[in-house]
Amino acid sequence: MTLVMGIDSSTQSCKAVLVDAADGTVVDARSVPHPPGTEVDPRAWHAAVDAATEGLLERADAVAVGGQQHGMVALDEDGVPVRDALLWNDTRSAAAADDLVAEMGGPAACAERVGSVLVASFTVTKLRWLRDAEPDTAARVASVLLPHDWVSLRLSAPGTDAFTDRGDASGTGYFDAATTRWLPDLLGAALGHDASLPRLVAPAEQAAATAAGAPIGAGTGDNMAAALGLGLRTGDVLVSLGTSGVASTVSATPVADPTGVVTGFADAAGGYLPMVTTINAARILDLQAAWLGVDADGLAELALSAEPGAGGVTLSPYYGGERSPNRPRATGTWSGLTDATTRADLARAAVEALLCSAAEAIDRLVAETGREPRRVLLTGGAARSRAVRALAPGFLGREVHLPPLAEYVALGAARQAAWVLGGGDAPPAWEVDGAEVLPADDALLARCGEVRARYAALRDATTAWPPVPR
Ligand SMILES: Nc1ncnc2c1ncn2[C@@H]1O[C@H](COP(=O)(O)OP(=O)(O)O)[C@@H](O)[C@H]1O
Ligand SMILES: O=C(CO)[C@@H](O)[C@H](O)COP(=O)(O)O
Repeated sequence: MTLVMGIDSSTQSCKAVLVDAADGTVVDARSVPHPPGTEVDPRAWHAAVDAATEGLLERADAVAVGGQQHGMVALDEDGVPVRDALLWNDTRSAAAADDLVAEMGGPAACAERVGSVLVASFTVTKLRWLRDAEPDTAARVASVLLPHDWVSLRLSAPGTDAFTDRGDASGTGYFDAATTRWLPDLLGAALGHDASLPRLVAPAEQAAATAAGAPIGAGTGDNMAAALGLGLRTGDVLVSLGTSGVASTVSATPVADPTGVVTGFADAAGGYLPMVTTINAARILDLQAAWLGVDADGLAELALSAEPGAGGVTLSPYYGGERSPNRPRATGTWSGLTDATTRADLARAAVEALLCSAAEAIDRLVAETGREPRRVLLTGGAARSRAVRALAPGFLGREVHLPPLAEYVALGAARQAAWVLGGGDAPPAWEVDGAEVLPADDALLARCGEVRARYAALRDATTAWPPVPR
């Protein structure tokens, strides 16, 4: 049996899967946690990938890595990190993002140039922040990698030069997503001097080899890998509720949304991945469970025991600041609390807030692409919640497909590795069978409409969305 390995080096953990290259059947899997926080020593990701792949890597005939997008891994001339990496959900570079967008001629010009309007998540804004806040450290930066590039190097034979792919590169802010070319002048303008960039590797190209000689693929961003892992087709909308909340769809053509709500990423297969991302998703439920002193199942049980609408309690869940809408300094806001509010209402309001946020992400994606979804698929850690599953069709306003529980980012990376081995114009046809279909429910939908209106009113009371362009 030919075996391929896929890695998901995501925000909260590193997951490795070893699969049959013929059909994607998982033969072994492992997960190792990452340190918490939005600023992390990237060497911790090396330790995690070492632990996740120990005893598995040597069984793989090819490997590829999917990783959390955007993170700034800045290295000195010896390839040593100059400081901790700043992650996609670190909002300290919000003012730098505004400055860079202005320097590029405004949001529309920025979207035309790189495919997206820069917000604090983008790597380039973190470089500008570094230049201004830590100039001595910035002066030592000789090269800049993304998290997946850095993890790929760990698996590569010593002496390998850094490499990346079009999908992850399109989240840097110094890459033209439409034409898939680096824009080193934008990096230099942000950092204050030039720095070297990883070699761009094509979707099915071998980028490097492990010390044992197994081919390594280009890897990609975690959302691009998820699209590969699920075999997303035109018209599918993937809603992923992991650390981030994401609504994404594959597209043959690039987008350039001047409002900045939809980011116009490239994908890992030669196309594009328009996407709306929120900073706050699964952790809304983690925090709520911790406050209520229950585990994830306990929170779901409590939420399902409350009346729809949570007794009038509404949560605007921007605990970590927010990016969609772009409100990096926002905080969480509760409204409607009374002396009749119960623990169950609080649990329910947290689940409803997560799903309202996901529903708004779908709406914005549909408005920008002009395409009503053919299927909505739901994945990510929080999709394991019974409450999220039960309420999703009502809030998302459609039937919802739940693919079997699996690590689709790691599987997508494995599929890329199998593509490198097998060659050809398209990745191997692995089927994702057995999705559960949750039917749309008109009664639930009507009640969710009221909750969504309350959620939007609370959001607008503190943070207005940019208008949908017409
Ligand atoms: N049954 C569950 N109910 C709610 N949240 C869950 C459940 N299982 C896992 N999660 C949450 O999902 C998140 C991890 O999801 P994952 O998609 O792996 O994130 P990431 O890829 O961003 O690291 C964690 O915040 C975790 O607490
Ligand atoms: O910033 C984005 C997308 O633009 C995030 O989706 C990150 O890619 C992190 O992903 P998860 O760890 O939540 O999967």
